[in-house]
Amino acid sequence: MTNQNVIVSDPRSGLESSFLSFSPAVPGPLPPPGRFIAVPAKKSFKNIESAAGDHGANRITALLDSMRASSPPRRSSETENLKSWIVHHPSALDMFEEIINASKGKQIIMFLDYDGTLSPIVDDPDKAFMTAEMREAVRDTAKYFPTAIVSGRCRAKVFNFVKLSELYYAGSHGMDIKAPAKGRKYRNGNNQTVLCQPAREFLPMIDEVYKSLVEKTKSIPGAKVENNKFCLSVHFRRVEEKRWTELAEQVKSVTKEYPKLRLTQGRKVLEIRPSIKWDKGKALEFLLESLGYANSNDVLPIYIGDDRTDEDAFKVLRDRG
Ligand SMILES: O=P(O)(O)OC[C@H]1O[C@H](O[C@H]2O[C@H](CO)[C@@H](O)[C@H](O)[C@H]2O)[C@H](O)[C@@H](O)[C@@H]1O
Repeated sequence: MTNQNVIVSDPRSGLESSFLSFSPAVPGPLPPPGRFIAVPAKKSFKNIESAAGDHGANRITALLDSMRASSPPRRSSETENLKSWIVHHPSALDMFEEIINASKGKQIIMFLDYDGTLSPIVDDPDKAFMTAEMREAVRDTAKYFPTAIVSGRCRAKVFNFVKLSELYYAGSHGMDIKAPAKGRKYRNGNNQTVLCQPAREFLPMIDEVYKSLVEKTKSIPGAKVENNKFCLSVHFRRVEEKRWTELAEQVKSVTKEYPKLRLTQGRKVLEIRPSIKWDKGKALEFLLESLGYANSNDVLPIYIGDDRTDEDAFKVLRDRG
């Protein structure tokens, strides 16, 4: 496939691992590394969410701290923390029976993040391919349950990776939602395919900021700006750490001109998006409503994701009980 690095899960950071939000986690035997049930309760990752216009030195420092926090060094003294983390976040695979029991009489709806969940985390965002085996698993899932991919990437790009027309796609962190092109089974009443684009008015602004960021950051080796249509990603995975301050300053120097945009952070990526109240959690709520399950108890939504942005969806599920 590719010969680039595949980044291995590290549950301690909360950023290089995958979580399955399902139900209150019951401490069980230590699971093998992989995906975990996350109880999206008290401890939430610190989110660098600010008006993009706040350009002070404190903000740059906070931003840098957060960039560093997305890649904590491995220390053997952390082994105990890791064990205790795993006890409180047991593997979903160890609770399969509980999941089956909880789903009895309910319509399961699957929500899947893409990067780090369906595909491995790799150095080059353009090469984050999913395996044929994973594609088959998703295809099988969609045969039985309405299934949505909820990604920070633009919808077209994530579709090109997944290539399954029977799914819902919510690209740009949920700001671009489309129903399955194939079949009418799960479409909404109006039979529309593009269901929701709450940030349309921001398109010209996002394009402008994209061009400025490409120009500004071109002097930093490894920096990559990705246009995700309704939002932007500035990748620093391949940037030397000693140049992160410079990169953060460059990003801030552009975004300070756009108070209607905000800055968030994912795995070795700064994300610029419209300051509207819309995120992966809102997308999940929108899709449940479109499918006729807004306030229903007859539904079991399952969301699998690995990143800070997925926590918005975990919170919605927690709040639904
Ligand atoms: O919501 P997601 O589907 O998880 O998308 C979040 C971001 O994923 C991609 O970046 C991440 O994956 C890359 C490929 O493995 C990796 O190189 C990068 O460091 C990660 O942050 C994507 O490129 C971004 O645009 C998405 O926002």
